[in-house]
Formats: sequence, structure tokens, C-alpha cells
Amino acid sequence: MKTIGVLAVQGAFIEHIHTLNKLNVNCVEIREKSDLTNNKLDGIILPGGESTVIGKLIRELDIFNPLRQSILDGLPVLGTCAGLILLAKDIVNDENTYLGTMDIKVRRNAYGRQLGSFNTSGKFGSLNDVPMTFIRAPLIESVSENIEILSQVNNHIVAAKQDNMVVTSFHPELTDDIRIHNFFLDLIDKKHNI
Ligand SMILES: NC(=O)CC[C@H](N)C(=O)O
Repeated sequence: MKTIGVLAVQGAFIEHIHTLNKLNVNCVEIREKSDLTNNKLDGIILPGGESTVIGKLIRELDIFNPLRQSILDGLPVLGTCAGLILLAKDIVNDENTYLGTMDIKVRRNAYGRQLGSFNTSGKFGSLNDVPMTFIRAPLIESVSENIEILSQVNNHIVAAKQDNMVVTSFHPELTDDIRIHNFFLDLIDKKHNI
């Protein structure tokens, strides 16, 4: 059985755990450094929430360096919403970057206040009609050529993959649809070559 860590310092981590519980995997909440170092993780999920807060907390809790190194070493990671922002190498409207492991340029809160939250559905890779919940979501403004675009909504990139890293600007954990989490588990099985 796979062991999946879920970064659990702030944000919508419990919803990811509820989804993973439907998928017959062992879940570990990552709240401190030892949770990362004492468990043999097959993958990790960085949830939505507030990227500035999560970014600050992982530094304070000493999670930042081992987490970043594990991702650079190939640990499969699914970053949703704030998790996507944490992984981006370039954040156009934030003076900081956080883990900075993925070759994407993102804009935080890209839909503005009026359209801050909405639901839609769309294609994700080979999957159709995937429900997507956007909450003050970031957009991927540009990607380098080593990135596979998995989903676009209204001509905006909302999901992408680079090697061991998959990101969505929406929240797959806030719907009953388990296919994106399954996609992530498949990615782990196939050693990133989907
Ligand atoms: N739902 C979310 O994760 C929103 C992300 C948030 N706007 C941020 O910048 O961190």
C-alpha cells in the first residue's frame, strides 16, 4: 500500500485526506520535519490555502529544505492551488518564491475579486468532464517546453505536469471526483512517465 504525505500546516488538507481515504492508501499528515524524515513517502500533496502562510510556516517548522530536496530528488508531488504557487519558480505578483522547483510562471489570485470563486468542468489530460472548483485561484501564465499542459479553461492553463510534479490551479479535493488523485497515484506507479 502506498504512503502519501499531505502537508498539513494550513489550508484544505483534510479534504485531500478524505479523498485519499477512498483510494486505499496510507495517509500521513506532514506537520513537522520528522513527519517527512520518519516516513517513507511514495508521494506528497501540497494543498490549497494561503501560499504566503504555508510558505512561512514550512520555513519556521524546518520542513522547507527536506521537502524541497525530496521533490528535487524525484518525490512525486501534487500541488493544488496554493500548492501550485509554492512549486512555481516565478510568481509574477509576489516578491517571494517558495519551493521554486517547477518551470512555470504563475499569477496569484488571477481571477480578481468578482470572479474569485467558481465551478466549471473540463478536460484534464485524457479525462473528460472533470469538475473543477476555483477559489481565488492562481493561473499558469507561461510554461517552459519541458512542461506538459494537462488542462486549459478559457484558454488559460489550469493544470500541468513536469516530471514528478503535477499542479492544478483548482481544487480536485473539493468534489466527489477521485480521478485526479487517481491520476497522481498512477503517476507514482509509472515512475512519472504518463
Ligand atoms: N484556494 C487557494 O489555495 C488560493 C490560493 C491563494 N490565493 C494564494 O495565493 O495562496
